Amino acid sequence: MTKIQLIPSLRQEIRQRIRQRRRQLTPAEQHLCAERAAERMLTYQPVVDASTVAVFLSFDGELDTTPLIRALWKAGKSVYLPVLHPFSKGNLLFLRYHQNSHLVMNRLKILEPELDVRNVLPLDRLDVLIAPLVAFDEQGQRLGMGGGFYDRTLQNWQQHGLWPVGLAHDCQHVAALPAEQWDIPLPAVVTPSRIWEW
Ligand SMILES: Nc1nc2c(c(=O)[nH]1)N(C=O)[C@@H](CNc1ccc(C(=O)N[C@@H](CCC(=O)O)C(=O)O)cc1)CN2
Ligand SMILES: Nc1ncnc2c1ncn2[C@@H]1O[C@H](COP(=O)(O)OP(=O)(O)OP(=O)(O)O)[C@@H](O)[C@H]1O
Repeated sequence: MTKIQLIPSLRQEIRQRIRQRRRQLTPAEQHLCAERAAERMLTYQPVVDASTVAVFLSFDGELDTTPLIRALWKAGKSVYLPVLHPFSKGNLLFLRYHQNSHLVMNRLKILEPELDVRNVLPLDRLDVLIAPLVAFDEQGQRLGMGGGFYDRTLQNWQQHGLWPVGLAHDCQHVAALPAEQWDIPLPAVVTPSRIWEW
């Protein structure tokens, strides 16, 4: 019983600390990091080979994906964004994102494309999923915002033939995260300064 209560609180503490750390980056640092990470992501082989790539729209000090999305469009990739599933709680849908897509604010205060089933891409047809995260560790374990959205999406990712890669600031790296049984480790994380691979 004690373990059930202690582990989540440690995860919560790490979440708060790292979220604060990334929010403290200056606009100039954020700008430079975003450019460098976009350049690096475009050289990452699974992305070079991909036709369909899911990204996310940044908030809360996350690495700004604006330059990355522009670069993906320019390279001719189809770009998708996560949308909170309207009925299936804790699940995400991935919708096509064009230059002129209509965006709406969701209940978690993140912009997402307006739901239109014609724009939904099944996971089986997604080549690369660029995942947001709050913290990642030496082994590729990932800690997110706490909704379990990406843990659910990444369940059995190998069977979908999709390749996940985290995107984060260098300051989001920690030595070790307390893992839960549902946590799905990432095979790679791109930061402004390097590509981590496991
Ligand atoms: N950019 C981005 N998009 C994403 C994610 C993410 O981590 N980053 N997600 C990754 O899973 C999903 C959203 N997950 C989230 C989970 C919890 C909270 C959250 O607790 N937000 C507020 C409180 C909510 C409120 O104001 O009602 C907070 O900042 O504390 C936000 C997003 C899907 N889209
Ligand atoms: N595959 C799953 N199936 C059902 N519930 C899950 C699954 N993965 C996670 N959950 C539930 O989601 C909740 C949040 O999980 P966790 O704190 O690990 O999220 P996170 O990794 O921080 O968030 P996210 O993946 O959205 O970025 C937990 O209570 C967990 O029970």
